[in-house]
Amino acid sequence: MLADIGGTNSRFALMEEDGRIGPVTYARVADFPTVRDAMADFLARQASRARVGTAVLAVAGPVVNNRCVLTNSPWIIDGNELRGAFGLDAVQVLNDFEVLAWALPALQPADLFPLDTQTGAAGEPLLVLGPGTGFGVSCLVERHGARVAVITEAGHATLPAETEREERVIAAMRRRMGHVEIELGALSGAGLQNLYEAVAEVDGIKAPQRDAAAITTAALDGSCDLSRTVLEMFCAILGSVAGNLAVTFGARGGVYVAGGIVPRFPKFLAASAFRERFEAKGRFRDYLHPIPTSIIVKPDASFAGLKAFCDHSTT
Ligand SMILES: Nc1ncnc2c1ncn2[C@@H]1O[C@H](COP(=O)(O)OP(=O)(O)OP(=O)(O)O)[C@@H](O)[C@H]1O
Repeated sequence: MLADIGGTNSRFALMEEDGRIGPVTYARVADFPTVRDAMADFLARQASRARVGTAVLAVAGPVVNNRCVLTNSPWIIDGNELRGAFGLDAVQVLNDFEVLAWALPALQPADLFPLDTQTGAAGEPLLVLGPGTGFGVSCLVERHGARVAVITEAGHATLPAETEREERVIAAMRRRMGHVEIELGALSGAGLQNLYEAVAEVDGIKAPQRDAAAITTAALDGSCDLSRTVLEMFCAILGSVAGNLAVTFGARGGVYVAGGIVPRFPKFLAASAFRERFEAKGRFRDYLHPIPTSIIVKPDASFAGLKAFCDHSTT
């Protein structure tokens, strides 16, 4: 059994012995008190009488000793407890972006929405980052015959400001929340909402309350100038953060934007300041310029990563 468990959405599927992955079943995290309930519900619905031997779960949070307290949900994923509860041979708990990084080499052009015409240096690190309920980051590195996906909590690093206006917006957030991290300050569903409220405060606008979905909808249909300004700032900040992470990891192979939010507005991101801000690293512009950036538009790309990880672990 394979699963991808985020703060809002969870997805389950079975993988056959021959590597074929069955249909993905979706469950809202809020609809089940525990992961055990969601997993039991999924398994009970399977027509296949084949015994499930092992489970590999990609989860949105830091994994310690095969266990994860999800960052943005009350679920606790404990691999050993689930193994006992379902009588499985093994349960492995992995970070969700670590798993997405494993999917990167197998992605095809149809799985991607390119944001430029660059091609990337062969054999160099591949970076994946993505705003969803949280902000995940991982980098797939191949060196001396070994392949590893670096596990990070980069979403909780400090949100950078690139302009005086962003400095004022971040200062407004800092007064409310103290440390302003990348995730809650901008690059997640909750972050987009916080950004909207902070820009309204800085601009002295009495704005209606909107969640992330309402902000992007109002930005895209042109019904709210503030939402549009905020979504433009979100894209610009995403570019700066992606550029920061690209130089941090030396990700000359390519940078991939994942998560549930950005695939909802690929053309808006392409037309935004994203790419200019990605490259705007002063004397390191020439280093960033050849690095390709794209959006992963393949639904449930994490399952390709889970499969790649399983294939790698059994070779
Ligand atoms: N139309 C929309 N525009 C922008 N954000 C949206 C939209 N619809 C939903 N969201 C936000 O997307 C987030 C869910 O993203 P995603 O589907 O990647 O969830 P997830 O896998 O549970 O997240 P994570 O893995 O980061 O915990 C929520 O914060 C929600 O507010």
